[in-house]
Amino acid sequence: MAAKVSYVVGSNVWVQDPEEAWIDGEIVEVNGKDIKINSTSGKMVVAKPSNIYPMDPEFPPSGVEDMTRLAYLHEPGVLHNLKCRYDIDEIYTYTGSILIAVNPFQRIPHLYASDMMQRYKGMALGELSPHPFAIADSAYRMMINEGASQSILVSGESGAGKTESTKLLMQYLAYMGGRSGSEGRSVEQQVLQSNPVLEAFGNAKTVRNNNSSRFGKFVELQFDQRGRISGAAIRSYLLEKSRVCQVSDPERNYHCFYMLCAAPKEVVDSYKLGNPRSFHYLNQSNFYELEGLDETKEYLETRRAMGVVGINSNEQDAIFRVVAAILHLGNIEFTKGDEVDSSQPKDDQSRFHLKTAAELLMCDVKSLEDSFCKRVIATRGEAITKCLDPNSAALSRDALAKIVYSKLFDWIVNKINESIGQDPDSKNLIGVLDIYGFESFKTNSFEQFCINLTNEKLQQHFNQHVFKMEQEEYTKEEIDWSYIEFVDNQDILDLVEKVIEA
Ligand SMILES: Nc1ncnc2c1ncn2[C@@H]1O[C@H](COP(=O)(O)OP(=O)(O)OP(=O)(O)O)[C@@H](O)[C@H]1O
Repeated sequence: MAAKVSYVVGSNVWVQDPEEAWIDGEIVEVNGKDIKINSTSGKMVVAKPSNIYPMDPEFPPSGVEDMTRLAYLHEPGVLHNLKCRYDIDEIYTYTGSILIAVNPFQRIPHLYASDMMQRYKGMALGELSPHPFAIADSAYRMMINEGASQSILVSGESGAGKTESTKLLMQYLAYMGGRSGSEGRSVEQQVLQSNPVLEAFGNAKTVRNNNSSRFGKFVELQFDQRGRISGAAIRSYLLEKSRVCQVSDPERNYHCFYMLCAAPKEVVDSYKLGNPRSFHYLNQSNFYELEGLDETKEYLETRRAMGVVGINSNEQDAIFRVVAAILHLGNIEFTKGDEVDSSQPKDDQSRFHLKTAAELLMCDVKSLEDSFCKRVIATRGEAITKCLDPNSAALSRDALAKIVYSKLFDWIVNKINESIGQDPDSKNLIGVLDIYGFESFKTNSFEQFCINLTNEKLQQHFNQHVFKMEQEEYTKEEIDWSYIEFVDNQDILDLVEKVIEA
């Protein structure tokens, strides 16, 4: 809770530097509303009281595990605590029952040692160091003890580490709810192996993250009377379709395209593929390889994981046939046709890609060409066919590639769900929500707008539960407390949602 402070000469404080960073120092002079601070780096700063925050003189050098124990809960205090812990490889910190994870961008082996799940089993939150396993354990125990379904919300901006945290949560829940000694395709193994499959088709390299999820995911684990996983359902939201045909430096298209181009030679030959640099949907950006990633191995691993989640070999071939077809579609270029404002494939190369795409999609080549170069307008009683110019034909081609890819993704999610199976008699559920993180680029598309709006909605849900409802409860119970300031984004939501409603 925030404590009342007075600014006196000699006390240590945080002050916001004009460059937006927080610096610490000692108050050396108080002149009305101007406070002079000598920072530890030797810089003299004059600031107003509203920009100055008190520092806890008893703050331990390695920080505190739970930030509710901070003498002053303010932005510089929170950031300083997270930094102190991060410096000693402690990337997890609690704020009450909320776990904050700071992305280390490197493996920290001691955090995920083989005995770690065993250690967290049945331990109350806070007894051991903060960890996603503790959060998952707490949700699991609450479900068992109170007989109530639980949900875990994973939130943060793009690249913050949500997907990695989600995987750890699911790993722990699979450990707790798994059947010991079960082999083959158990529900929990299928749930865990759904991750590499969905990442292959729904993740891509972005400016912020080499493995950015370009879809939202809600995993619902179903448990029986005895607390064992009896079924699961994966729901996906809003796959970013535009990426299929449009990639800008230094990003990449979805991983599956690159891994297929690096598949064993007989596979690549059978789909008439080759170097990713020769495909329009991949070569709009100069990024092809990801550091430390062997695409051939990824291809084989993805196929293995597909097998575990119940996608058989024929279905796997069909999936990759569609992926290959999309690459060929992207290489069909159009030129002016014989009639006014009409179009046709540009040359033999384009005709080759058109024919290959038709073969792979198992459709008639002429019908495929017509679907790009012509538009059928249905009027009452008759259908009028209109020719399209080369630009419009290319747009139709891209539209087809996007819709086919998004249907393929939905099909994969459905197939995984069918294969894992639902338990209609399940007693309780634990849901884990992992959505794409907040993004802000120089130019933001409509998809970024939707992603960010979703994040604002989640932030409001968080505000509701963590601040508004808690504080209302304190007021109702007449508990002596001091109000915690927080940025309420309800206005932003009202603005956007009311406009959408209108
Ligand atoms: N706990 C961790 N330990 C080691 N590396 C991590 C950890 N968390 C994240 N990373 C690294 O950071 C990268 C980005 O993390 P992640 O994909 O989980 O971010 P995200 O928040 O899900 O991003 P997006 O919203 O873009 O999908 C990971 O690919 C991994 O390299």
